[in-house]
Amino acid sequence: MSELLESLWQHDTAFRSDLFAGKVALVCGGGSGIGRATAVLFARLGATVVITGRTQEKLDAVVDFAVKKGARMHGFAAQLREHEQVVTLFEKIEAEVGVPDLLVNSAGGQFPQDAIDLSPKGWNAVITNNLNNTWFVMQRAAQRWRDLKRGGSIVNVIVVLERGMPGVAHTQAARAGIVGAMRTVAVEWAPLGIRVNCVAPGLTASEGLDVYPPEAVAEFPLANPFKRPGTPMEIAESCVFLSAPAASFITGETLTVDGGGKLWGELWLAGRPEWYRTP
Ligand SMILES: CCCCCCC/C=C/C(=O)SCCNC(=O)CCNC(=O)[C@H](O)C(C)(C)COP(=O)(O)OP(=O)(O)OC[C@H]1O[C@@H](n2cnc3c(N)ncnc32)[C@H](O)[C@@H]1OP(=O)(O)O
Ligand SMILES: NC(=O)C1=CN([C@@H]2O[C@H](COP(=O)(O)OP(=O)(O)OC[C@H]3O[C@@H](n4cnc5c(N)ncnc54)[C@H](OP(=O)(O)O)[C@@H]3O)[C@@H](O)[C@H]2O)C=CC1
Repeated sequence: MSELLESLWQHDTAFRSDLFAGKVALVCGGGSGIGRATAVLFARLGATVVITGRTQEKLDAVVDFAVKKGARMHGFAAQLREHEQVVTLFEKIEAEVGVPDLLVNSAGGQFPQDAIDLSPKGWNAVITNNLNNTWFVMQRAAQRWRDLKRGGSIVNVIVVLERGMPGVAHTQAARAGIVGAMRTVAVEWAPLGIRVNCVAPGLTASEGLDVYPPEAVAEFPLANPFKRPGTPMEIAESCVFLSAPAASFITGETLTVDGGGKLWGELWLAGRPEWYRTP
C-alpha cells in the first residue's frame, strides 16, 4: 500500500504545486482507487483534503501517508446513502476543517449481473449507492455555498453512458440520472457561482475491479483501442482539472477519459454471452 501511495505522490502532474493553497477539497470515495489518487493529487497541490468512505481504516491509511508527507488531510467515515449522515458529515467537516470549496464524488460501485435477473433489492441498492449518495452530497455542498454566499466546484465520477454497458444496467441508469441532474443544476446553480461537471472513466485499474468474474476480467484489455486499463491518476488529473481555475468556464459537461473505449472496444462486465461469441 505504501508503495502505491508513494507512486501517486511521485507521479508527474501538469499542475503547479500551490494551485489549491487555501482551498478545502472533499473527496468522497477517497479511501481507494480513483478517489484516493484524486485526494493525493489535491494534497500535493496545496489543498487541505477531507476524504470520506464507509471504512475508516481505508481512510486512515491514506491520511497517515499524506500527513507524513507534510500534507493536510482528514478522513471522516460516512455512509453517503443516508441523508442524515451526509448532513452530519458536512457539520463535522465545517467544525473541524472548514467549508469545502471543491467536491469530487468518487464514491460508488455496483455488482455485475444480467439485467433480466436483477432483483428489486439489487436494483435499489445500486440506484441508492450511485444516484442518491451523489445527489445528497452535491445538494448539501450547494446548500452550504448558497447559505454562506460563496461558490464552489463539483465533479461527479460516473461511467461512460453512450453505448450502454451490458452487465450493469442498474449503474447505467443511476449515472444517467446524475448526468440529468448535473445538467439541470449547472444552470440553476450558476448564479450561485457553482460549477458542476462529470468525469466518465473507462476501464480503470483499481480495487473496484475485484468484483468482476474472471471470464469478464480476462477480456478487459479489449475495452479500448489502447488495450490497457487506465490508471487512477489518469482519471484523477481530469477530476482536478475540472476543479481548477483553468476550468472556470466549464459547467454541465462530461469529460470522458476512456482511452477511446466509447469509439472502439468491447466490455462484458458479467461475461460475454454466447450470442456475441464469434463467428
Ligand atoms: C467503457 C467504460 C468502461 C467502464 C468499466 C466499468 C467497470 C466499473 C468498475 C467499477 O465501478 S469499479 C468500482 C466498483 N466497486 C464496487 O462495485 C464495489 C462496491 N459494491 C458494493 O459495495 C455493493 O455491490 C453494492 C452495490 C453497494 C450493494 O451493496 P449493499 O450493501 O447495498 O447491498 P447488499 O446488501 O450487498 O445487496 C443488496 C442486494 O443486491 C443484490 N446483490 C448484491 N451483490 C450482488 C452480486 N454480487 N450478485 C448478484 N446480486 C447481488 C442482491 O439482491 C442483494 O440482496 P440479497 O440477495 O443479499 O438479500
Ligand atoms: N474502476 C473502473 O474501471 C471504473 C470506475 N468507475 C466509477 O468510479 C468510481 C470510483 O471507482 P474506483 O475508484 O474504481 O472503485 P473503488 O471501489 O476503489 O472506490 C469506490 C469508493 O467509494 C466508497 N463508497 C462506495 N459506496 C459508498 C457509500 N455508500 N458511502 C461512502 N463511500 C462509499 C468505497 O469505500 P468504502 O467501501 O469504504 O465505503 C470506495 O473507497 C465509482 O463510482 C466507480 O463505479 C467508473 C468507470 C470505470
